[in-house]
Amino acid sequence: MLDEWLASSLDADPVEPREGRSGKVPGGRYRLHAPGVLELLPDELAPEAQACVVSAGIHGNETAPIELVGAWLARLEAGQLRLGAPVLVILGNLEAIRQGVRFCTTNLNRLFQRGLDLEGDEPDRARELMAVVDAFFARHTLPRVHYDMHTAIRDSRYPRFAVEPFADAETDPAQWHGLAAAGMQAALHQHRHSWTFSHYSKHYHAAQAFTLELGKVRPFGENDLDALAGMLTLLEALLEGRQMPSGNLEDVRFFRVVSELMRQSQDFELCFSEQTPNFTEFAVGTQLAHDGQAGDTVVEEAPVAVVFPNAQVELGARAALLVRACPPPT
Ligand SMILES: O=C(O)CCC(=O)N[C@@H](CCC(=O)O)C(=O)O
Ligand SMILES: [Zn+2]
Repeated sequence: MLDEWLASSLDADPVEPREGRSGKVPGGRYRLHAPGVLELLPDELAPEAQACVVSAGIHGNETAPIELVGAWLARLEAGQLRLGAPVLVILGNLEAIRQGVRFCTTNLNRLFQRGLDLEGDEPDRARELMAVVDAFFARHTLPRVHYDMHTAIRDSRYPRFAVEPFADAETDPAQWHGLAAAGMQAALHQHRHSWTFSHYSKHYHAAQAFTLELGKVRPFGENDLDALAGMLTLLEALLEGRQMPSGNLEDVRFFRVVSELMRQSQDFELCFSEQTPNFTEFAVGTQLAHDGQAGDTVVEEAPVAVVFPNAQVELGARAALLVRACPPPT
């Protein structure tokens, strides 16, 4: 049934699985709340149970996390896992997934802000997802966690990395160890509010929340799920309500965002190759961008590395993060 949920949610000619439908899974039951929104409810809470939100497909062409969710749910359905914690599984931008594009009209992952008053399919979906997350965290008074899984457009010096949203809530050190065990090779601390989905859960619900980049954007069927075995193990522990695995922080390089390069005008270009991998470092004095309105961006004071460079973003949106290495959290 869970397999069918994933497939029918993404069907090109969608007959959305009926909301309110429910059924049994090993250790509990499932309930469909909205298209692409499935809740798993355990019969009994395991000792280390947390209220877990796991989302994929917030960008429609980022398929590896969707395949990972499929593998994870298949293991539950086959009885290889037993549900021990409440889990909300979300497939984000269903129409963009069907079309194989990052987004249809506007970037869903910039819309997770209460009071959002934009109109359109992606703003509607953001409001729907904010509401289901609010209701889920209200139903389960447990420690909260949200992993929003993505893949990156570019190659990366660190193909798997975590983005820690900026918010008042402190990140539990156990999370860094868990993410290290899951195979994250780098972690990035955001420096300001970003209105992404993971930021929503951290800012409004004090959840342990991260955007996880799990390799590079590829079409369905072309992803290397073996590289995500550690991530699957972490998701399995969460679903069973077990303690998270614990890895070594020496295996993770930490960075902090120092500034964002914003696209201010049509006349905007990045001054380095489109093929430049994430975390490539640029020396002081290097020109990084030209913008007809904001002028030139040149590296000052100390070298910076570039993450998520994308000159094609909407006007007023982030065209790259500029980051510097920092010590691991203590
Ligand atoms: O590779 C890229 O340029 C984008 C990959 C991606 O979708 N990243 C997320 C990061 C969200 C965050 O900053 O937490 C995004 O841009 O939405
Ligand atoms: Zn993404």
